Amino acid sequence: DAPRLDIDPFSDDFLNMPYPYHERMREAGPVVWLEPYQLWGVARHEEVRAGLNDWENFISSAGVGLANFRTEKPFRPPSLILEADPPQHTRSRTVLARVLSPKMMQKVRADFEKQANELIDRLVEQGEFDAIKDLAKAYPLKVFPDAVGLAAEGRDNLLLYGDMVFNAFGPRNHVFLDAVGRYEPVREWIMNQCQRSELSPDGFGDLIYQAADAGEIKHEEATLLVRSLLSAGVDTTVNGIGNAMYCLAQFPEQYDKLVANPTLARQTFEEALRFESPVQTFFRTVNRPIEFAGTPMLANDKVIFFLAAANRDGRQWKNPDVFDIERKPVGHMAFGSGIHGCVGQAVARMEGELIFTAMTKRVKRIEMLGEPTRRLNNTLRALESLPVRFVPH
Ligand code: HEM
Ligand SMILES: CC(C)Cc1ccc(C(=O)O)cc1
Repeated sequence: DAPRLDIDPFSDDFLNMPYPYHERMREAGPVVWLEPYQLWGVARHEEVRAGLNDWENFISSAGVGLANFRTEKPFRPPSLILEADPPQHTRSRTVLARVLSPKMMQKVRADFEKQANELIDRLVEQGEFDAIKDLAKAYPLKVFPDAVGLAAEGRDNLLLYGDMVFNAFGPRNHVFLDAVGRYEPVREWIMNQCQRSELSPDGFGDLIYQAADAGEIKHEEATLLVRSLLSAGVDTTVNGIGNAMYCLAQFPEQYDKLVANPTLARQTFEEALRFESPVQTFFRTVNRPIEFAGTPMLANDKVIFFLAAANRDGRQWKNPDVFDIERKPVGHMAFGSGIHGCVGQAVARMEGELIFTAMTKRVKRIEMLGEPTRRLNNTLRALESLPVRFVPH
């Protein structure tokens, strides 16, 4: 039945440059069998969307990484939303969807905008800087923990934690082992930050505890849901913004279009999410014997969905390998799809929109001062550094 490929999606070669492998998998068929890890791979847009929308056959409670929680110990207590199925998932999702709703975004938009303008002003002053360290990390690490209600100290720990969380979805390869050494000291710090006493009143974190006060969830569940915010809310947007900067620096004619029409800022961020997806992959576990896209699958089989491959599938997109900010990338898979589709997308989109709007008003051109360096991660497409210069208007 499905074509068998000798592709390791967690090799350094794949993580450094996934696109030729994506093409091979898409061309081989709607479902492929990946020999090195003995799992199903789905790389075409239509089947990625169909699989993610089918939460009853492709479940999350056995883990959304390589590990099957039914047979092996998770590296941390499972998430009550990401690694849960209905009905547990539904209660968690209802609470987080309210806390992260577009309506709630209006309440924090002015703060996010002020921080974006001040950061870009400083970077224009500075002239030359590292777009990852000084921009892509700096902005989310300021605005999101502020909105959650975290103390100001120690926030760099959120980057160490995120790197760990996203590596842990993959195999115990060198990428994971390098990260796990850095993670030990922050594990305790993260859980302390999720305690209600550490969270400022009426921030996103405290609002989750208020849902527990109202009896929607238990108080110990609130603690884990705050952990979800800290797990998913930083390293994702850091790389969303970082990868978008890389796209705009590589294709200056696209940046010129954005300067000519700043209302394209939101769409530019969206196209960058399609073209260079921060979250490249994640998994589901087959719940019962099924046939998917003509392929028989057994209960407990693991399926890896290649979001980034779906986002460059020529069956879905014209000129998929072109970064075009005038494209409306509706239906991209960067935020997933279905009941687990990103519950934080309003936050992510607002951060992207505000940063690139602030930039276009002050910056005439972004010049790359050297080649970027990559941070290998089992799930994230991430840059370590990107030296640039802002040329002001
Ligand atoms: C560019 C930034 C982001 C990207 C690319 C992204 C991507 C994703 C994807 C692909 C999923 C689906 C996971 C699955 O189906 O198993 C997801 C789920 C989730 N995201 Fe995001 N995300 C981003 C930002 C955020 C932010 C800022 C937050 C928090 C404020 C957040 C919180 C979550 C949570 C809690 C889930 C689990 C939802 C569920 O399982 O129902 N994400 N995200
Ligand atoms: C792309 C997703 C896998 C990001 C993510 C990570 C962690 C959590 C959690 O609930 O801890 C939720 C979402």
